[in-house]
Amino acid sequence: MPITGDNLIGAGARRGEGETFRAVEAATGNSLEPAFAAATPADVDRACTLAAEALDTYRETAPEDRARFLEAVAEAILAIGDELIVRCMAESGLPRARLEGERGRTVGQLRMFAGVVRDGGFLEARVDPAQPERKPLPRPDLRLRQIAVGPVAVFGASNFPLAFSVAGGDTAAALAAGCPVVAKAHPAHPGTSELVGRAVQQAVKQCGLPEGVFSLLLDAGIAVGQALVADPRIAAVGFTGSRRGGVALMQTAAARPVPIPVYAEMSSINPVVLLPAALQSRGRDIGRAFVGSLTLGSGQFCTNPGLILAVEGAGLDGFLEAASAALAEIQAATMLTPGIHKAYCAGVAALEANPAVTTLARGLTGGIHQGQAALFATTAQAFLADHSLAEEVFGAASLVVRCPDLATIRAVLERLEGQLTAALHLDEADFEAARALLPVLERRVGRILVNGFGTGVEVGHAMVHGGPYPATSDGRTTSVGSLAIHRFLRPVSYQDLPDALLPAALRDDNPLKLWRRQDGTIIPPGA
Ligand SMILES: NC(=O)C1=CN([C@@H]2O[C@H](COP(=O)(O)OP(=O)(O)OC[C@H]3O[C@@H](n4cnc5c(N)ncnc54)[C@H](OP(=O)(O)O)[C@@H]3O)[C@@H](O)[C@H]2O)C=CC1
Ligand SMILES: O=C(O)CCC(=O)C(=O)O
Repeated sequence: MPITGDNLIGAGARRGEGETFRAVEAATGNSLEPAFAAATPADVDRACTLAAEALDTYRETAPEDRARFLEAVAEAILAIGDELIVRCMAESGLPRARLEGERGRTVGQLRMFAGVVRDGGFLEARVDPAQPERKPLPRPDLRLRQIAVGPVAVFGASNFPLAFSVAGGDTAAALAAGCPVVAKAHPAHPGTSELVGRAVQQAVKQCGLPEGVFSLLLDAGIAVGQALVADPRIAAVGFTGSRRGGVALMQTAAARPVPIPVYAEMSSINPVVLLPAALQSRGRDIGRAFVGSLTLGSGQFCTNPGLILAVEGAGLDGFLEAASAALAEIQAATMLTPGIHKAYCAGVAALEANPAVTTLARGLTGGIHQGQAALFATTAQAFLADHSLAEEVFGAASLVVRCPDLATIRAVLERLEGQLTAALHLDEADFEAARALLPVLERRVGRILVNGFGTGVEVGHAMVHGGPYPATSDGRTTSVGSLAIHRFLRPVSYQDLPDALLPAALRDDNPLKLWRRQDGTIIPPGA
């Protein structure tokens, strides 16, 4: 499939008349062909107009048709073949095996949402039948279902160019909910974005859907993204990236005459608590496993273990020795963009220059755009006194906080901002200590895990990839897993509508064969 550098607006491909830019080969910094041309305000307007026109038809597609469309997107992505992987490797610097795995996750995600749509449970159909004889007042017939919120703007993430990008989790959840999507390509992987965008476009056509169900806009700066979030037709936003970018979009969305929700996944340092018995019995093993998680993908995971909390002692010494030795052997790896590499180097330099911080180990040095892993340590007292030590350094850097006792670990956790994940390393003898920390962790994070690390999010029904601010802009939701569909839905009640006017999900004969909540009790179809 040739990459043209065009914006994909509805069924068409339109050369933008904005600034031109080229993708950058992550490993070398060299420009890649072709030139991409940024969308204009007229292009944003056209994409949003088409999305708004598509909404009422698309959101009422039969579940089977919508599920088949999601599966067709997955098939079309796979059909691009190796060209997608090769282009994505060049643009992101990520290795083949990682990107092949990420492509699998992307199509798996689309197929999972096809299953969610077929199941119909997301509609949350409820029926409270009329009670005309009720005293003192008769009860009306009330029925409820969830409907699509409207067109959704999706911002692709730089660090997951497939699974969190043009046809990633946000797009899959929004399309599953019945929302048209206008995606903004990340300028770090515009060629990958176009290839995937064309696959979605092709699936829209193949399934006979309105063309406005999907558009893809290009920009090397922020104008297109800002215009998109400000456009009155856009009803919600999905974003993964920096805190600065996420907050800017939240402000734009909140300042609109009609404010809309922004679901932004932003910064997280993902505390890892090493409890005493586990440290004592297997601190060295945990140290080696920690370095594996820390340096995965050059540390460019929002779930990266950036903060280690442990009580001082021989167990912690063993952990640090093993972790430092393992980290010192880690090859430097190409980072996603020169800008992300520069930000990583600045974050590491700030830690190195902090008098309260000790450098425990550095990985091997590398080429110009390669991140060199780093492990630092500080005391709980210094950590609590200096807020900058709790800021995310995006890349393979982590900070160990030496604590005098478990109460201090708790105090540090209480002071942290919202996080995506927290991990506890524990043995049975640590259960009591863990039990005391769980309420704090539940208040601070979206996912609590034991004897593991948060990198590598499972796509499933019980996953929460979210957390209190600033991990995300709205901790009540998730960006991974089937629950994500609820971000793009809104409940509507229908009071005393004749059966013929009700949506299929709520009709007396239950043609969609849904499990429905009747007078508060969940009833299977046909009961
Ligand atoms: N926690 C996490 O999961 C991640 C964190 N990051 C952090 O973000 C830093 C930069 O990485 P990057 O991927 O470029 O993330 P950014 O947040 O800078 O950009 C993400 C997307 O949002 C757009 N954007 C950013 N700011 C605005 C704005 N004010 N208005 C409208 N659109 C905006 C960008 O457009 P454009 O690029 O065209 O300006 C891009 O498409 C990293 O160094 C890291 O610290 C990055 C990836 C993931
Ligand atoms: O760890 C993962 O699999 C996902 C991480 C993530 O969401 C991110 O880095 O943006």
